[in-house]
Amino acid sequence: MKIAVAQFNAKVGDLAGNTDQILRLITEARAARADILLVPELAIAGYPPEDLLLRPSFYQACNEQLDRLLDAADDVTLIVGHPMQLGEERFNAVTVMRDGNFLARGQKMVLPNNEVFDECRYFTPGALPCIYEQRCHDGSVVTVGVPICEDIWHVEPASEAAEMGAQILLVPNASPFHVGKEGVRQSIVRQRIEETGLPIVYCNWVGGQDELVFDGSSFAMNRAGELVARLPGFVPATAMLTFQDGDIQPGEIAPELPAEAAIYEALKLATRDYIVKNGFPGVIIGLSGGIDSALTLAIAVDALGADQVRAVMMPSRYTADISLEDSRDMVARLGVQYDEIDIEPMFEAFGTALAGQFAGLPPDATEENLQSRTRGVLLMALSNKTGRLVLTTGNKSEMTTGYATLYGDMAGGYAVLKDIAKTLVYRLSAYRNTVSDIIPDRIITRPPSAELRDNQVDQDSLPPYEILDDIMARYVERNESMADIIAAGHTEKDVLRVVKLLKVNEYKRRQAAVGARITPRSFGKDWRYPITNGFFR
Ligand SMILES: Nc1ncnc2c1ncn2[C@@H]1O[C@H](COP(=O)(O)OP(=O)(O)OC[C@H]2O[C@@H]([n+]3cccc(C(=O)O)c3)[C@H](O)[C@@H]2O)[C@@H](O)[C@H]1O
Ligand SMILES: Nc1ncnc2c1ncn2[C@@H]1O[C@H](COP(=O)(O)OP(=O)(O)OP(=O)(O)O)[C@@H](O)[C@H]1O
Ligand SMILES: NC(=O)CC[C@H](N)C(=O)O
Repeated sequence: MKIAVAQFNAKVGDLAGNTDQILRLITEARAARADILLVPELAIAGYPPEDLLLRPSFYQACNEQLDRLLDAADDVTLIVGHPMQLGEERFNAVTVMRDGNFLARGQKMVLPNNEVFDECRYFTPGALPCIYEQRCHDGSVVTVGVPICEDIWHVEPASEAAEMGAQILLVPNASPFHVGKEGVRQSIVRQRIEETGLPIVYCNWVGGQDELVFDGSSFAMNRAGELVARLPGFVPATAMLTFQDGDIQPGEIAPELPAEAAIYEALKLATRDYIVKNGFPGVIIGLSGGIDSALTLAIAVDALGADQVRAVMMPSRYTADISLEDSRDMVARLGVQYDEIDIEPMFEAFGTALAGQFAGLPPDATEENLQSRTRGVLLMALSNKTGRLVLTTGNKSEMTTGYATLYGDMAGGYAVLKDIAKTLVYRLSAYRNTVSDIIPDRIITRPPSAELRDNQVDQDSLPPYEILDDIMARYVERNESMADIIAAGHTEKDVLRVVKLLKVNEYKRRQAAVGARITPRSFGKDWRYPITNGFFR
């Protein structure tokens, strides 16, 4: 039995476009004499369709595409996922079809409702796993089980499929990336193999969908739990696997990327897909001579090409000469369009306009924010005029502590580094320079500064980033309490400060642009804290 496993890049809600892609994959699979084409979870709809799933017309439109596929799947069995409505109930379903016939249908039995998933909001769980008999070109007949994604994270669906006679499990998935996720998936699948003795093929999405990034990295494990095939991460790809003598035969194993390279690829893919799938002609970045905007620029150019990226340096009286020099140096290395717009006249005009109201009051963050907001106004004007989207540059450490100006540097459409702690910003910049030297060294080595007043450095306002980031990771990503974090060796002063800043800045995160998720807990769908909140521990 030959199985074509296709990780492709869909667009949520583009039902006809996604089906066109599946039709192309059917043609390729048929030409390669595959018996089966396996595509990811909810392949017609894309994942996650969110509240589109509450619209009855969405199901009708998915059914229309299912009919197109039914007409096309000759001489190859298509296993395709789609949402399905039966009376008042909705299911996350899979249909098996060939030569104009529906061979089988199944419904996801275990609905994920944690992290970024909320399938219980939409679906009713299915009662039994999908099983069918595959008649192959070589005359063999194989009983195939089709659990759907979360199903294989639990014992029952796979065990029940085995009890019902399945000889192999083919699993459509929509499993978003975070650092370390691939190892988790493989160990879960290995556990199911140990329990059932069945080989498993795991087919995952590739592509960016708002804050989620799907890495692909589809794979197969044999009955011994050995990895026998792996598709590459972050690119669409198809593998042809052979099931023979009761097991999956060894195929190609694409190498896994080291952590920094994988995160960099995830950010590139997420950024590119957000811009391209939403139809923007390019992006605009405020370039400051600091490391966040430098890394954002590097990712944007790698994702979209230099001709789609425009950088704008907007100096003020506090901008150091080296900030201008390094910005000019970096854009020259990359070949992107670059402009300088002096914000001093606008900043002065605001000062004059507010002079009466501010008389007798000392300068404070107000004046800092006015600079940041002036830049935001200019970037948004350029966005309106050119149609290009503004990329924001704030990182996770800043998002944790509210170290950013609302309607200032937070103004923009996509936050590339939103889930990247500052210490990781440095590691990713160093990694990118090992590929080719595009970020000037001084940008990496100078102390970080917002340059919103004289001689300002971030560490005037925040604990050192090594400390801040560790406290953030423990509290945000691992749910540790303040007491746990102090017991782990941090000072009470630092812990109180970071957690207090985190708490009082919830309102800022609610108003922030969406951005790629690469950790087990980002400030996106998986962070739903109250703004008005009396809990502090
Ligand atoms: N609970 C709540 N719900 C809704 N709105 C709330 C609120 N609490 C305050 N606000 C509003 O938010 C305002 C305060 O927020 P905001 O105006 O942003 O100002 P704020 O947070 O006071 O200051 C921004 C800080 O970020 C620093 N910064 C700015 C730009 C770039 C960087 C960098 O290095 O990346 C750092 C800057 O130096 C300054 O220390 C209040 O005046 C109020 O209007
Ligand atoms: N002089 C400037 N010209 C253009 N954009 C700027 C300038 N200063 C700040 N910005 C924009 O505002 C963002 C926040 O910048 P700021 O320098 O205040 O903080 P940062 O966190 O140190 O960022 P970076 O490391 O990029 O400097 C920058 O990343 C950049 O997009
Ligand atoms: N779509 C799903 O069912 C995904 C759930 C699963 N726990 C994962 O992250 O891979």
